[in-house]
Amino acid sequence: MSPARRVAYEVLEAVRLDEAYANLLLPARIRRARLSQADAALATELTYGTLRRQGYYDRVIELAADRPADAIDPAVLDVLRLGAHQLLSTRVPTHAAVNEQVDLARSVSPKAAGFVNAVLRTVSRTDADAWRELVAEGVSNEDERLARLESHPKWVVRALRAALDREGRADELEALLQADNSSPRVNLAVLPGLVDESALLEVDGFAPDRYSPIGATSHDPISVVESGGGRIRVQDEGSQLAALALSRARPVEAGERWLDLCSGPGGKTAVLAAEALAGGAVLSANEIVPVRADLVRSAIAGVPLDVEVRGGDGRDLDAAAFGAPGGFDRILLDAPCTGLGALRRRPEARWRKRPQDVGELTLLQGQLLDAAFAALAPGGVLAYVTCSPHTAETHGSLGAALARWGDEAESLDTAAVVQAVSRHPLDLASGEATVQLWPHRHGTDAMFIALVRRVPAS
Ligand SMILES: C[S@@+](CC[C@H](N)C(=O)[O-])C[C@H]1O[C@@H](n2cnc3c(N)ncnc32)[C@H](O)[C@@H]1O
Repeated sequence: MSPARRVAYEVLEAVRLDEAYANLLLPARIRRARLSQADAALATELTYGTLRRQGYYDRVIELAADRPADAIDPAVLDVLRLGAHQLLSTRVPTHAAVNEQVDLARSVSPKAAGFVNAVLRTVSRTDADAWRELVAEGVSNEDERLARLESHPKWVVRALRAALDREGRADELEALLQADNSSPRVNLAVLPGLVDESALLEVDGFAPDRYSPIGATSHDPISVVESGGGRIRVQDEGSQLAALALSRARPVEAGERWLDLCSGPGGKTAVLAAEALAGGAVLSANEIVPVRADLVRSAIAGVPLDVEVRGGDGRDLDAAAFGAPGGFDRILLDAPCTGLGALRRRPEARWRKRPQDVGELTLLQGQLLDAAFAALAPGGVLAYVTCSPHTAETHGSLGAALARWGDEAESLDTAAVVQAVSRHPLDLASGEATVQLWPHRHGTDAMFIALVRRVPAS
């Protein structure tokens, strides 16, 4: 059996049994198996593609096996899902896909080899377009059709429709779901003021991003990052814009106090650190999970700025403990959220999230918003950011907080700030002061960004 398929299967198994994150585990498994570059690419395609389209393949398998997916041994089901992906979404020849998966079945569950062979042969006898028609048969509405065909849980489809509908763009739902099923390009952040950008532009295949003024892509991102001394980092363009929205919301005055309240693993902290260094601000960071606080420390290692990273629950934020008794001038609250805006990157996430997570997270978001707002100095600015477009987590959490804060808070025109930061105009929802980015429209994660100012008492 090919080592790439073995690695892909092992990652699927760890996702199923140990709640592993494929994007973290796969690179380690590829290294351990010493896969060639070509095999590593195949293992990545098989793992990510199978996990993203798992709901769709399960329906195909149910039809081909004539039994519900949950009546199939979970290990055998993973073998079948990998096979269905190769047969329906890759150019792997049919005989290779079937034979390899039957070999895999023999090692995983020898008794099931005949069953795997029969099911995959049935899958292979119908072409991909005809399978789409079969999978869509019997749906009762458009959301269910899209959920089945684009392989998303129904509640996620409904939430994404509602978020697009708010912008009058519900007709983009299919494009968004398709974008969730694609692999994002590797995007780089060149920390501002710390790298000779003119030299980088000479590097073959290095190109500035369309929107983020510190963003870029490269034909060889790994080498660029390795040669960057911690000052060139992999980061989504939307995340860059979110951090810059806060640091560039208005000119920086030397000595300003900044805080990144929920900072792990530190991608945005690194951008803020570079910006703080350039403007003469003092940056602190907080993160509740100790290993993630360590990741923040590593993320900012390339920036020659002393940043205090503390571990603590952001809901108990005490500005004085950070040496800022007068409060912070800028706070980033990149809140814990469902992550429904980053489904491209976390292929298993859509199947793991539950609708009830939204209620728990909005409660936490509200508490963190209150703690952050209370820790702002008069006139200070808060950036509320989520990598979810779910309206309960975006406008819902923010709107409830604004209602609680009343006259003490002033919503800033975040859209104008982000447009001013961006290299090119962004196609944003008209009439909104907040910013919602989209994978299908901007090529970024679906980041939500809102700036709020604490009005000084008169
Ligand atoms: C969306 S992530 C932040 C991503 C980060 N800003 C970056 O760009 O790399 C949210 C973080 O909040 C942390 N977190 C969750 N609950 C928290 C709490 N009550 N207080 C502080 N941090 C919390 C999570 O551990 C997670 O690391």
